[in-house]
Amino acid sequence: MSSFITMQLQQIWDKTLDLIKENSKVDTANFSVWFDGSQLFDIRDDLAIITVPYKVNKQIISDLYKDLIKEKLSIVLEHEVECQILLKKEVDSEYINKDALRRSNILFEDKINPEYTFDSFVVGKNNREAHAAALSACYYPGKFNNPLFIFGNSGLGKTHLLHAIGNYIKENRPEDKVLYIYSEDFVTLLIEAMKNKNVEEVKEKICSADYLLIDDIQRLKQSTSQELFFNMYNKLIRDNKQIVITSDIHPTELKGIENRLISRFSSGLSVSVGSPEFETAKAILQKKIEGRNEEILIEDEVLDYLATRFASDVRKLEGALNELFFKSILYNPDTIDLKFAKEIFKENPMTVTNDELSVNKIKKAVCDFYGLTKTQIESKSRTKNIANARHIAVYLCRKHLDMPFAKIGLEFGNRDHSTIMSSYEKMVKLLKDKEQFQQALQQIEKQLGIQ
Ligand SMILES: Nc1ncnc2c1ncn2[C@@H]1O[C@H](COP(=O)(O)OP(=O)(O)OP(=O)(O)O)[C@@H](O)[C@H]1O
Repeated sequence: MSSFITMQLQQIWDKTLDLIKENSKVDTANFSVWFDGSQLFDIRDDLAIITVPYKVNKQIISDLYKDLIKEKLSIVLEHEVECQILLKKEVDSEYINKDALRRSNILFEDKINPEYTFDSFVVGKNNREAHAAALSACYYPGKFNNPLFIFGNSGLGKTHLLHAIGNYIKENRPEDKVLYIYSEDFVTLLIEAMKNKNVEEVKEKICSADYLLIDDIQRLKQSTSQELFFNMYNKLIRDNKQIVITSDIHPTELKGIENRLISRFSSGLSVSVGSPEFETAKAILQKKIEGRNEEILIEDEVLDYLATRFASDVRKLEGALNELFFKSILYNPDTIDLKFAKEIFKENPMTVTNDELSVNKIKKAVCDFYGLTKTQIESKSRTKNIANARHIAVYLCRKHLDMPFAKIGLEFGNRDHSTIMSSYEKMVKLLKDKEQFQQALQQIEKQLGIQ
């Protein structure tokens, strides 16, 4: 950006800040805290980009002052503009990576989030395999594990890993073309291409990618898109280009996706991500705090509290941390201690989903019936009594909660989906052949209030 333009932007921003300060609703002490170091970075297509130094400024300005900025900036510019508040490092990284971006960007708009890297990803028991497989896709593209299929429940880091691959390639092999695309955007893109009669051109662009990173493939429902995707997929694999796909379920359980695609997805490597156990959840919190670069003290037992309470979904874990920081800015305690945290979350129900609640109920009813503990039915034990109890619990989860096998697997000691599928099939057979299991099932269902 030329210095002339920078100067103009500075003048526009100074005028805007003066107008904001004149607003009677703005408290001058707060004003300098939140606006110090802010800049009008750029104005593109009626979108003003304002940069701030810290996450906390970004959050407060976005929540409390964005409309006011928009109003005053529009007055200064004498035309209506929208505005976006970004961290300085967010735009810097965009500009630093400009060259690499230009190359990979030839395809489509770059949507790789610079914050989702391998460095910012915490590895634990729940995601070790997926992390290793993602790295291997970076080191040996198209050689092994093609496609790499990462599956697991929502909010557990699949997208993060996909972006981490993209960021790794952009940094280490900027000459490689990376295409990250969300499945629904892919469908829209192809529909647009059909309308504009440039399908061939779009196909050619996609097929020129060295890495195709497709997020949430379960959303690729549209059949014409599947046909086109099938052709491109085959070409990319033939050319040894790396494909990485994420989904909320194992490929064999995808619904509404053609069998020939499913069978191709299963031909590479499928790895799951599960919920983090306590230590990993705590390490994730620590990593997120590090990334915030703020000086608010948070006591260790608060992290224990959050890690115990919100670990089933990392997105919720992160949301809880953000809420805590946000409230601490509003209420200004000396440190964030357990009392403060409990007060903040007292209105929130425990973040166990209905599914988990029901899974827990099923586990409890089965354990009560067989006189076992929850740890025993989740264990790897093959003792007949324990294995039968596990089969029946798996069967009930499938029958009454309609849960995918992979998801049930995560609830029963992180077993893979094929083990759970055979457990389910075993129970179906036992129920057909043996009366004792029919009776056990009836009683457990009665206990659960299912008639
Ligand atoms: N192991 C981890 N280390 C650090 N951050 C993590 C980890 N796992 C998840 N996260 C964070 O949790 C949030 C949700 O993760 P992400 O978007 O990757 O989930 P997802 O599995 O793709 O969910 P969905 O299926 O809903 O798209 C992100 O902010 C991500 O950075």
